[in-house]
Amino acid sequence: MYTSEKRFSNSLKSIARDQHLKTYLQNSSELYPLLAKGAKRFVAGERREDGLVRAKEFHTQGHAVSLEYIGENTITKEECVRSKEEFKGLITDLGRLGMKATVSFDLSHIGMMVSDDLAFIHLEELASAAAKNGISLMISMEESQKTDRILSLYKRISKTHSNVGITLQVHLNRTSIDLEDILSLSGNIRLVKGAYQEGEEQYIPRSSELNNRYIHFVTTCLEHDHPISVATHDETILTELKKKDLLRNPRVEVEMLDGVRPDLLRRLHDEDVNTKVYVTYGSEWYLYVVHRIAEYPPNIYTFISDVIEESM
Ligand SMILES: Cc1cc2nc3c(=O)[nH]c(=O)nc-3n(C[C@H](O)[C@H](O)[C@H](O)COP(=O)(O)OP(=O)(O)OC[C@H]3O[C@@H](n4cnc5c(N)ncnc54)[C@H](O)[C@@H]3O)c2cc1C
Repeated sequence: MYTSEKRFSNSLKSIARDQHLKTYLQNSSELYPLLAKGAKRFVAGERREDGLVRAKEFHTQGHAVSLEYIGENTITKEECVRSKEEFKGLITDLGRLGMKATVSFDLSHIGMMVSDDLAFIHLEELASAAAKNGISLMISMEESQKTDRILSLYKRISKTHSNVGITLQVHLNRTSIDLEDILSLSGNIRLVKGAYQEGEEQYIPRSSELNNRYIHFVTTCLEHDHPISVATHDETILTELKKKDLLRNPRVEVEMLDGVRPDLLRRLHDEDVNTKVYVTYGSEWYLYVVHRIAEYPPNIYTFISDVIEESM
């Protein structure tokens, strides 16, 4: 990324956290529908049905699917219960449709902002419902202030449910220790570079050092025969893993976000790599979409064009 793009990216990540701006945009009857048009490239729609339709499309094309009802930092118990119920409905629908999908979520969406106990009760309920329907769950990783609590809840649920996996952010310095710590647990490990802005001393920025670390973590997981989701769009990493003949390992799936590098995912699928698409739906898409633009600033051009063209 150029310096100007890095500045733009960091500013976007900062404003993504601005609750006043978010509330203002979401309550604006003029701006919200306009921005929603630009969000469509990354988000299937606002309703569960939109997510399921999109998921079925990818399923038919031979990709596995992760689905997320977008949201995070839910602060009242009632809202947390509503979110948990939405995920339960999603799990039931996926089971009914016979789709062996993964349901992905932030623990702060289903209770962690109220208490860890509430998050755990909801997590356990979802894990049991998922097990009955042949579905797996994947816990997303949030800002580093929450990492200890998220890992602790993951370890707790792992004692009784092997269908729950965890996301680790390769860019955080602490992750090499966290990875060693959870390798003995059976759940899938999803490796991502990391989307959140962190303090300089806590993380490694995008670089070849970070890419090497990513490859090292993949190798470590496979040495332990651990199932892993290689969640990246970075062609350099994927090419290197291919050269090492690690991509077609049955323990590996390559997972990408819907709307980002579908060409690359299709190519990998044609080369017999297990592929997966991460589909999102819901009205809380603001932070999610801002992150997609921040990690690849040229997306702002596509976003603006989508808004204008759809409005004409
Ligand atoms: C399945 C999945 C789940 C995730 N879950 C989490 C999570 O729980 N917590 C978390 O912090 N982060 C999560 N992320 C986001 C992740 O941390 C990265 O921010 C994101 O994947 C971009 O990093 P990258 O590995 O693709 O590499 P980058 O170095 O960011 O990008 C490499 C190249 O990929 C392409 N690219 C990357 N992003 C985009 C984009 N938005 N649009 C167009 N091209 C792009 C560009 O060509 C870019 O040069 C997840 C990502 C995926 C794929």
